[in-house]
Amino acid sequence: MRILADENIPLVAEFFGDLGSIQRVPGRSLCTAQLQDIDVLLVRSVTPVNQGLLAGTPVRFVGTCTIGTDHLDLDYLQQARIPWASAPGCNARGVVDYVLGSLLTLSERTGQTLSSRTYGIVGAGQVGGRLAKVLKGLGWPVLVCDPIRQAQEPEGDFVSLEQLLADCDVISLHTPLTRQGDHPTWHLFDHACLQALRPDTWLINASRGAVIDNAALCDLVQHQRADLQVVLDVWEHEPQIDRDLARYVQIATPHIAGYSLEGKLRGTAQIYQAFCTQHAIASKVNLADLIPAPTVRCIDFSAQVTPNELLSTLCRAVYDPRRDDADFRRALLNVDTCEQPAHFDALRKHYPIRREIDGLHARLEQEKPELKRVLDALGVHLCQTALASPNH
Ligand SMILES: NC(=O)c1ccc[n+]([C@@H]2O[C@H](COP(=O)([O-])OP(=O)(O)OC[C@H]3O[C@@H](n4cnc5c(N)ncnc54)[C@H](O)[C@@H]3O)[C@@H](O)[C@H]2O)c1
Ligand SMILES: O=C(O)[C@H](O)[C@H](O)COP(=O)(O)O
Repeated sequence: MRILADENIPLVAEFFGDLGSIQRVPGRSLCTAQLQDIDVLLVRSVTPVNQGLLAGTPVRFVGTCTIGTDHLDLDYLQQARIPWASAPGCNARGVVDYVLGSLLTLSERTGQTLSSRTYGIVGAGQVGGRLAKVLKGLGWPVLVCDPIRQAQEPEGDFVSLEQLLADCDVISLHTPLTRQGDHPTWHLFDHACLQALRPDTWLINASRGAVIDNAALCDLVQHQRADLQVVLDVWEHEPQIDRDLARYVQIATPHIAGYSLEGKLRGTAQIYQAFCTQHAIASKVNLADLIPAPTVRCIDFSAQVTPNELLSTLCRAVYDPRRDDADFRRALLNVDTCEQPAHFDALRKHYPIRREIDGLHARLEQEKPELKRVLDALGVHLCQTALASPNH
């Protein structure tokens, strides 16, 4: 079996090495000529997989080590009877950590307390669903808009987009990018929708760039709505970015929200499992044997710690978007437009190792219900023994 894989997919040799020969190539420039003798194609989100790429090639399995599938022409794959797989949920926790880190940053910069805001989540799947659970666990008001799930679960607690826009002052987008169907998301946040945002809204997009009309957003934040605080991890025409928009955005990052180490490795593992299932092969490689032991720290907290301080310390210990924002601005805002795509991709290729919050442990000098609530909401383990109080 001949396997061609994007060079940025980790652990390909470890998972697929026994199944065939492996070639690694840059995913962005992958072309038909490279697929002439390839059976299995493994990609990330930067490779459009469609008839133009695959027609006339022997490819008979496509795996994308990502959650998103908008780069795959699924109709074509079905019509050409080419089995495919994606990696649902693989990096969802990383995106939740990204949103939490961004919220803390905006709170610090604006002086707005997080508990005083109402949160709106658009798209309640693997990412949005987990985010909603964390935010509700922290005791904060959360509204969820997901018309597709709403139709499937009429008893569920969902609101319309109009209500979400009217009631929420933090909005986080977690839909796939779709252009067809009853609820397409391409430019879901268009000029009219953006105009309807409440004063001082925080708008976060870590889904796909084109879910927001970037030109409309740029126009709005430059000319009318300086009150908005915007966090963008994804850009409508990435790897080309709109520099004017980036300058008005409070946190700008190069599509790395889901780039936790665990998220990337899970992506490969899930595609390997899907491939084995599809080919009736017993899977022999386990992610648990390959994933590095977490560099997890146990953080000690004094009896005086407040829930907000606990939350802030734990979230910052996992992920601080200010570093990625600074790297983004340094690398992208002062270079020639034609050089931007290469710099954008380089930031992603050389992304530093980031571990997920699941690995964090906390030790409290004194167990209090309001502190336990924060730990439970974040999924941080409390070390079994509370610290001995210095007075005992
Ligand atoms: N920035 C990153 O690094 C990163 C990482 C992971 C995923 N993503 C993106 O985030 C998206 C969501 O990820 P997920 O794992 O939660 O996907 P998911 O498929 O589990 O959930 C998506 C949810 O969006 C809902 N939805 C679809 N159309 C909608 C609409 N018009 N309005 C409201 N809700 C709608 C669906 O019903 C579903 O519940 C992915 O498709 C991917 O494009 C980005
Ligand atoms: O959909 C996803 O899983 C993410 O957007 C993905 O992690 C993006 O990273 P890429 O595939 O572009 O490396």
